[in-house]
Amino acid sequence: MDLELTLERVAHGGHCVARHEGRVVFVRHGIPGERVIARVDAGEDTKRFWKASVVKVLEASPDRVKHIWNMADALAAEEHGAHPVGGAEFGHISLARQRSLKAEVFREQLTRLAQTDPDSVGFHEVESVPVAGWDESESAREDDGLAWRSRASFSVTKDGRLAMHPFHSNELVPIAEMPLAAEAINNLKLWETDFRGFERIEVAAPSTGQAPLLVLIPRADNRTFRPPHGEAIENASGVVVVEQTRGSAGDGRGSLRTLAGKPYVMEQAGRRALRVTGEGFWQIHRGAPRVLTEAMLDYARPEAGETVADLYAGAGLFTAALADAVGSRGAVLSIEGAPGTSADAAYNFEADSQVYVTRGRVERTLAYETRGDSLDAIVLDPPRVGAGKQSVQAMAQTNAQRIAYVSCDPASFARDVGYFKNHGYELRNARVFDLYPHTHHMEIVGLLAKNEG
Ligand SMILES: C[S@@+](CC[C@H](N)C(=O)[O-])C[C@H]1O[C@@H](n2cnc3c(N)ncnc32)[C@H](O)[C@@H]1O
Repeated sequence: MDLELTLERVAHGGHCVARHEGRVVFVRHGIPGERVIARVDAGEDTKRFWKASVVKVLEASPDRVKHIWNMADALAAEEHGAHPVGGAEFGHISLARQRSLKAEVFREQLTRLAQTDPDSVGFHEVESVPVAGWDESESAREDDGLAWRSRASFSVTKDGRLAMHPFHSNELVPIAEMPLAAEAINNLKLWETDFRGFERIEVAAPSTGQAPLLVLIPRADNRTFRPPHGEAIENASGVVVVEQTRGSAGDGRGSLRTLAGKPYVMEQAGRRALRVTGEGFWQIHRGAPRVLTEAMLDYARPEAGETVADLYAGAGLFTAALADAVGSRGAVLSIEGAPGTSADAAYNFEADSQVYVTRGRVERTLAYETRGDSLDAIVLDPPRVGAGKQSVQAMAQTNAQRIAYVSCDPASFARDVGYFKNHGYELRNARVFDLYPHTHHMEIVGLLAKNEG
């Protein structure tokens, strides 16, 4: 069903809110203020709200621009009777407006879910981040929102072609470029390789300039794949296959079989190089490690000799900076849940006597490891779902004076700020970074501190 709609404000998730006969319709691929024809996904009468996608623009916003990627352009796809691929759903909006829309979403979530005034925490705007590694000598590319992804994930069609999914769809669309991915990823020309027998291909292009690592996830119904070959395979620094042992493939519990080269990449964290194996987590935007570490240090203010914790620590990006700041007289408790990534963290800090790396879920492990002792500061960087009530309670029980909260979701961040409030903490400062240009996502760094008195 196609509807003629006027798009109102932007909502969490990047959709614009519109109304049709009293029902709310969440519309993607639009811009607030536009008049559009939108196609409703399902449109059942029983649903309180519908979801729809713009197929024609009747009155365009002055912020509408030519989409950065034809394959992800909803209007171009409609002309060809196809569906746009996901992953660049803001690509039709000028970068400045993308950032102001993200700022609106952050403001709304913080006000509604945390009863906190964004102005009172010094929030003004969503900040752009240069696409560059840690090295001062590397000049950043122009601010066009492209080539920032140091990590990319692709699906594979039954006949072995590199592909992506349209938004919320099982369909697969073969692709031959990914403009948001770093040049090193596009230069591999993965679309020329026959990946028959595989379900997913993950690529990691490390900031150290080393060639990318390929992580191949076989199809569940095909354990007898033939190793792929060709230029992309030869040019990768390593090729590994995730062999499922338990759980689902790719949840960090599968074992890795190395087909070529090394099963890990080395990533830069300040003066250190950290090992990240297979699908292990690393910040996606090329400029993220540096900008987030600096913002985190500014809020957590770790001092020599202090005892601090890095929660949801990954391979140890923030653990590295904290270890250097507290020095050999201090202590860093580094907690990470995924077995492979935690093993990387253990390896990365083997020589740092002040760092204690432990594997476990923060919800239980933090209370167990601190056993009622206090901490000076905490850094947390949970996945999109946020920390949740139990982890916030465990953090509050450490009596930490300063908590630097790094988050990739404004809703779970604001919800957790509410939980922290119940334990006497207040959000003092917040910055929001545009670490995912041309998508609706954003990255937040907040400072929570104990209320005095
Ligand atoms: C957003 S990443 C942050 C990693 C790290 N701070 C960095 O910047 O590289 C979140 C990490 O939390 C881990 N994780 C997810 N849920 C967890 C939990 N309940 N307890 C501990 N770690 C968890 C994931 O495996 C992932 O490595």
